[in-house]
Formats: sequence, C-alpha cells, structure tokens
Amino acid sequence: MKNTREPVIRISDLRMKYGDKYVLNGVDLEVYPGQIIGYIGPNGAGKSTTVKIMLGLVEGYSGDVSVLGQSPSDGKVDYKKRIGYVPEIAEMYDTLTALEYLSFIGELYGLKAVDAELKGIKLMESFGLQDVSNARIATFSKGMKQKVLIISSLLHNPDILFLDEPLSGLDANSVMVVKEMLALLAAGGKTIFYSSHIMDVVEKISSRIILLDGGRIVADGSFEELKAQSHEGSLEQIFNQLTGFNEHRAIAEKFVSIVQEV
Ligand SMILES: Nc1ncnc2c1ncn2[C@@H]1O[C@H](COP(=O)(O)OP(=O)(O)OP(=O)(O)O)[C@@H](O)[C@H]1O
Repeated sequence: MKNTREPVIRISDLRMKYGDKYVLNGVDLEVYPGQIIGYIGPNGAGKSTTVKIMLGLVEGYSGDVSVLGQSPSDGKVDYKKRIGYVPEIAEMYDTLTALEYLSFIGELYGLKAVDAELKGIKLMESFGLQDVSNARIATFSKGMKQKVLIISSLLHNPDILFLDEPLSGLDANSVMVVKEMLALLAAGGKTIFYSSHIMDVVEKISSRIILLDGGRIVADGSFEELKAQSHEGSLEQIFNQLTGFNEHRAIAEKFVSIVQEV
C-alpha cells in the first residue's frame, strides 16, 4: 500500500530470544497513521512479544524499533502518553470502583483526575455502564471489565491503540459498537494494532493484515490482496494455508477417541 505519510511504527530486523530460543526472527514492519493492522498468527508465534517490545514492556531485543519516533529502549516514556493498550489478560485493581479505576489510569496518562472522571462517566454511559460506575470492578462480569479496559485505553485520546483480543467477553451489540468505533478512530488518523484469533472479525475490520509465523512475517497485505495471492475464500482458510495446517479433522478425531477411551 502506497503511503506518503511518515510511519508511526518502524521496526527493522527485530529479533528476540528467550533462553536460546528465538521467538522473533527478523521482523521488518512500517505502520502508517490511519491503518488498522490485523496482527495474527498461531499461538506462540511472537505477536504479544512484538507488541510488548513496542510498549517498552520487554527488553533484550536486537534490531531497531521506533514508535512515534522514539525507541522503547532509550528509557524515555513520553511516547507512552500517546499510546493506548488493551492487554489480553489484564491485572485490574478490582477493589476500586470503575470510576476510581478510570480516574487512576487517566492520571497515569497525565490527565487531571477530574477530567478523567468526567470523560470516564461519559464513556461508561455510551457502553451502558452508567448504573455501575460506582460499583467495585470485582463485582463486574467479564464483558463489563472488558468495557472498562477499552475505555481506560482511550481516556487520553492516544494516537496508537494496541488491542489484544479486545472483543473478548463483549456481547454482540457491544462488538458492533467497538468495530464501528475502531473504524471511526482510524478514519480520524489513529493507528490501530489489533491482535486476535477471531479471523472473521480481523478480516472485516483490518485495512492491512500481517501474519506472523515462527517469529517472521509470512504475509502482509489487505484481505483482498491476501485472498488473491492464496486463492482462498476466507481469512481462516488463508491462515490455515499459510501456516501449513490441514490436519484439523485428524487431530479432532484423535482427541475425541482419547476422550472416549474409558
Ligand atoms: N517471559 C517469557 N519467558 C520465556 N518465554 C517466553 C516469555 N514470553 C513469551 N515466551 C515465549 O515466546 C513465544 C512467543 O510468545 P508470544 O506470547 O509472543 O506469542 P503469541 O503469538 O502472542 O501467542 P498467543 O497467540 O498464544 O497469545 C512462545 O513460545 C512463548 O512461550
């Protein structure tokens, strides 16, 4: 995809190993404002590791990484104020009420507590959480917690949003709201970096899909481009083809026969 703007993320020859095992094997990537990147790959492919490196949460990598013009390893944190993150598994301070949590997170991002609260109240209302804003997060359902996490990632109006399975636990109506919201944010110039295993959602929302396998990018393009290259009909089929997987039936049969061995 041709793009005349400066990339907001620039990664070159990124490698990372745990022990003596390389989990990232030379990743090269440039991401531009307004793109919704669907970042997909098999379990253990290195997706979260890449994202955590960009967020400055994982160190010890080699190669160049620049996020909003800054390297996560140079110790400065200002770029983090322009980033939002919804982790797949979040540690929430669940003895706090939703509103206390949002004002706390807002302050971490440099907002005044009162502004974070006001914004938090309005955003919770849009998600139908107005009646529980003063209830402790510990009493929330999975989907309600997920909504609070999504709100907390956006309080400071970030330029890049990293999302790891953000729709997890959300009901069908809320899923539609979030999908639409991501499209609007991207149309307004925000960059969305979306990791998920739910292929039909990735297929629909992404302007660009990046498939990571074995620590390398093995496909990069719009859904239409990947479809034309692979001669497959859906992203799920493209994923199976590119990761060389066609054994689902045999694996399922073996699994069920072991279950039934009594
Ligand atoms: N802190 C760690 N110490 C050792 N190995 C790790 C660590 N974090 C991740 N790994 C390993 O790195 C590899 C990549 O993990 P990563 O979490 O990046 O994969 P992923 O693509 O996000 O997977 P999933 O789709 O399952 O979330 C895995 O083999 C994992 O076991």
